[in-house]
Parts: sequence; C-alpha cells; structure tokens
Amino acid sequence: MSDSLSNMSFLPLLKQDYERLQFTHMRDLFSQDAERVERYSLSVADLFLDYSKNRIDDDALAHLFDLAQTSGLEQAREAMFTGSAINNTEGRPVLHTALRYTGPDAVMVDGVDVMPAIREQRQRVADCAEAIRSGEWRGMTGEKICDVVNIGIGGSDLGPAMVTQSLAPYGRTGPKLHFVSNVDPVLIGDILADLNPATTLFIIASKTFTTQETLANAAMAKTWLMSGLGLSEQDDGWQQHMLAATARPETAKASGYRDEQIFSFWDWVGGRYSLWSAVGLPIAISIGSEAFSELLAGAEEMDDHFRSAPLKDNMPVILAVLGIWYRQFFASQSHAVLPYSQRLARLPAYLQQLDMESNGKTVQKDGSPSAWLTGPVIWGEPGTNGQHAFYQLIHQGNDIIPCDFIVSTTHEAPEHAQQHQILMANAVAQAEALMCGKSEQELKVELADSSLSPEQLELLIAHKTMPGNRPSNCLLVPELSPKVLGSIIALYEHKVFCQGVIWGLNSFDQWGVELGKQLASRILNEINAETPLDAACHDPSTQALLARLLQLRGNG
Ligand SMILES: O=P(O)(O)OC[C@H]1O[C@](O)(CO)[C@@H](O)[C@@H]1O
Repeated sequence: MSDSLSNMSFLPLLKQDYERLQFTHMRDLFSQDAERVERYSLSVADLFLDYSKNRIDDDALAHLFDLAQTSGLEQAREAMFTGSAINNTEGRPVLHTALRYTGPDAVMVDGVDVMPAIREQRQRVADCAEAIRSGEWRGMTGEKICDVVNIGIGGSDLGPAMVTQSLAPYGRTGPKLHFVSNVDPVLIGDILADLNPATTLFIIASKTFTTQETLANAAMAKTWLMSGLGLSEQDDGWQQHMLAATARPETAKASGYRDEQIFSFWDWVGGRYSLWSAVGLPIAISIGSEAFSELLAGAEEMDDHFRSAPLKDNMPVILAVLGIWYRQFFASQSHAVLPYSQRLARLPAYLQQLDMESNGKTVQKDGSPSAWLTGPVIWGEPGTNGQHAFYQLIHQGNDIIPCDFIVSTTHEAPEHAQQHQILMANAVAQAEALMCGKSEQELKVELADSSLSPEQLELLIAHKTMPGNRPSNCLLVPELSPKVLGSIIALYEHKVFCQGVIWGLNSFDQWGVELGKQLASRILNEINAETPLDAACHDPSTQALLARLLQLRGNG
C-alpha cells in the first residue's frame, strides 16, 4: 500500500467492516433495516441507482467515503474540471468535460480559454452533419451521401459505434453508418462490397493520425474510392468523400487532407473520452446535430452533479467506492455490466476500454508500486442472452462478481410492451436471485413432496443450493434517449476517474499498449522481408513461431 494510504487511520476500520460483513447475508441486512432501499438509492438526471443489494452497511460506507475524501478526490475532481495537467506522464490536462460544457465560464489551458475553440468545432461538426443529412453535401458525381464509414480503432471507434447502435431509432432518417476498426481486411472488405463509392463518405478518426490499423484501412478505403470514381492520384473529387477527425491536423494535411476536410480536437481529450469531440461526427450524422447536443447535455448534467454533490450523495463516487470495496476486500477480479437493453449491446465493450485502459495499472502517479488491487476485468453481455451463457458462474462460481444491471423502464415500441416486460422481469429476477439465493432449508421444503430417495434428495439439494449474497447495482433509466445515454456514459467516466484517484493512478495514459505496437512494426518488416529474421531480436519462442509462419505462408 502506498505510504499515504497505508497510514490512513480508517483502513483498519474498513478491514473490520469487511470482517463483519463477509459473514453477513444481505437478506439479514434487509430484514433488520426497513429503510435500506430508501437510504441506498438515489436519482440523478434521469437515472435512478439502487445500490441496496451490496454487502455494505452505514459504517462501511462511511469509511469508504472517508477513504475517497482522504485520497484527495474532491481536489482532484476540481483539478480535472479546471484544466490542471492531471495526466502527469504526458503533462496534459484532461478536459472531456469541457467538450460538453455550455456555461459561461472560461476553461483555461496554458493561459488560453479553450471554450471558443470548442464551440467553433462543435458548430463545424453540427453544420457538416446537417449538410450531409439534408443532401446539401453531395458526392463527386452530385449524388447524396447514403453511407458513412467511420474508420478508427479504440476510442476512435468504440464510442461512436456504441452510441449510434444504442440510439438507432434516432438515426433512421440519416445515412447508414458503418464502423471499420480491425485491421483484418475482411471487415472493411465485407462492408465495401455492398457500398457505392459515389454515395459513400469515409471519416478517418484518429487522435494521433499514426495508428497502424486505421491508416491501413484508410488506404484501402481510398484505393477503393479512387478506383470506383475513376480517379487517379492527381485528381480532385475524393475530398468530398473523405474527412478526418484528429488532434494532429498537420499530419492529416501532410497526407493530402485540406483544411475543410479536417475536424480537430486537442491533446487534452483522451482517445477513450473523445466521442464528445469531432470523433462524435458520425454520431451527429446519424442522429442529427440536435440529438448530438442532447447527448452532450445528458453528460453535462452528470458532470454538474459529480462536481458539486457531496461524496456520499454522489452517484459516480458511490459506484467507485463500491467497486474498490469488492476489489480490495473481497478480491473480486471482475465486474460485469449487464444491460437489459439490446440497444446497449456494445456498452460492455465500450466500458472495457474506458475502465481497463484507464485503471489497468499497478504503478501509482508518483512511480511507486500500488499495493492496492486495482482495475478489475470489465465484461458483460446484454440480458437476457447472458443468462443462458455465463450467469451460472455468477450465481454459483467461486468468485464474487459484482454486477451492474442497466434496465430501461419504457420501450420505444409500445406495441411490444409485453415483450419488454419479460426483459424487465428477468433483470429484476436475476438481481433478486443473486442477492437472496436459495437455502438448503427452502429446497427441503420445495422438494418435500418429490419421490426422490433421501440420498438423491441430499445430492440434488447440494447442487441446487444457491448461496446468494452476491452483490449488484441496478441502474433504472427511462427510454434510451440521447440525453439519458449521455448521462450513463459520463456516470461511468467519473466512476473510473474516482477509482483512479483513490488508487493513486494516472487514469489517462496507456503505456502498456505501446510495446506491442513497437514490436508489431518490427515483425511486420520481417514478415515483409524488408528486415531479415534476426534471432538476436526475439526470444526463441517468437523466433520459431515467426519462422514457421513465414514457411507456412511460403516465404520461408
Ligand atoms: O485515435 P488513435 O490515435 O488512432 O488511437 C486509437 C486508440 O489507440 C490507443 O492509443 C491504444 O490502443 C487508444 O488509447 C486509442 O483510443
């Protein structure tokens, strides 16, 4: 444990809380406390969070909030909103909150108010989106754009892909959106096979404009476009079909993009926080600029709450400390996100990057090793599908896996309300089953009339007993609107931020991803036979694997 944290007086208190609560069943906590649900739930923006099904009591929660406060969370929160360079390994502020800020205050970075530039880019994104949607923006042959292909990976893909899928009903009047991320050419190949170059627009989304996969896919797209439009390298016209969203406009320009094709953002927008910037252009094209503003407004509402609410009444802080509680004291290695909404099918993947790229670290900001168990594995699938796949392990497996159920209370198509009720019933039932479980005693009563022999009965009861006491949060949201989705995303962004602060991490760099990128460049040269295979450069396993790969592919 870092010195600052290990010396804190309440840590032994938290340990005592754990010792008390690890053997306490939540069923008993509920039966002793008629107001538990009321106390352990809150509404923010349009979201209602019930966190009563957690293995906590007032003392444990109070100590967790003490932990948050003593870690300097309130100061760190203010430092983020006001543009301090909290990303200390890259010397940058972290200002995705400014991208959705609509108030009158300046947000200063290096003595410059960044709000005018943000407003200008917001307007450019809105104008471009509307021009494409209305048909004012035409392709080279004068036809309206029908298909928009976003080429990007990581944060330059996951946010826009998840949001456009989640808000599909709002995107019915706009062009059709497609997302190319993987460098595997089958992805882009399959998408382009069905498209017409004359009516297709590409957005190359890359903060750095150097990402290998994105540049490879962009090159493939441009070749397809030029040949489809009958253009040669020197010809103009492709510019109406290719845009760039980047924090490196000069790199895009060096690749032939003109100013009017480039939508910029800034170094202080992390890739995994970039959907609110020009990286959100495909979202605005899909759902329209007004709905895109609503998305931002939902996030801004959550920002206001996060920035001003006391820690104990603060939704992101509550989720954060609960996560730390299970990770540290119950050694929970993973956390499941279970949206009971097919539209949110990509939310777990989006949150994987947000959370695991931010807090999948063991070194603290000051360079010392963290003695805390830090970022858990984030995973999940929409309900009810997951119920028929992995819930068995959540109910009866070894580990405690805290779950977030995200349930939309209304449905976009009233004629299918009954089916939606099945969905809701399943979400509530799973949370209840996880918490209550089924005891041996209950099973004995249930099976009393069966014709089983005592031995068979004993065996069956052993298998059917469910320990319960498995924690979950339930986030109830009204119909999935842009505003509601904006609030959900910001809620998780701030949760991850709080956990990073408490763990002492820099949540805004991702050095762990770099080594693999460097090695891939060298290995690519070897595969392309531009560099000879050099045993001194690789471990024996990699060397043998590469040699075999080259041989099997016929170049050995
Ligand atoms: O937007 P870029 O610069 O192409 O980067 C794509 C992604 O690659 C990463 O740097 C690392 O995988 C992510 O953080 C980022 O979202």
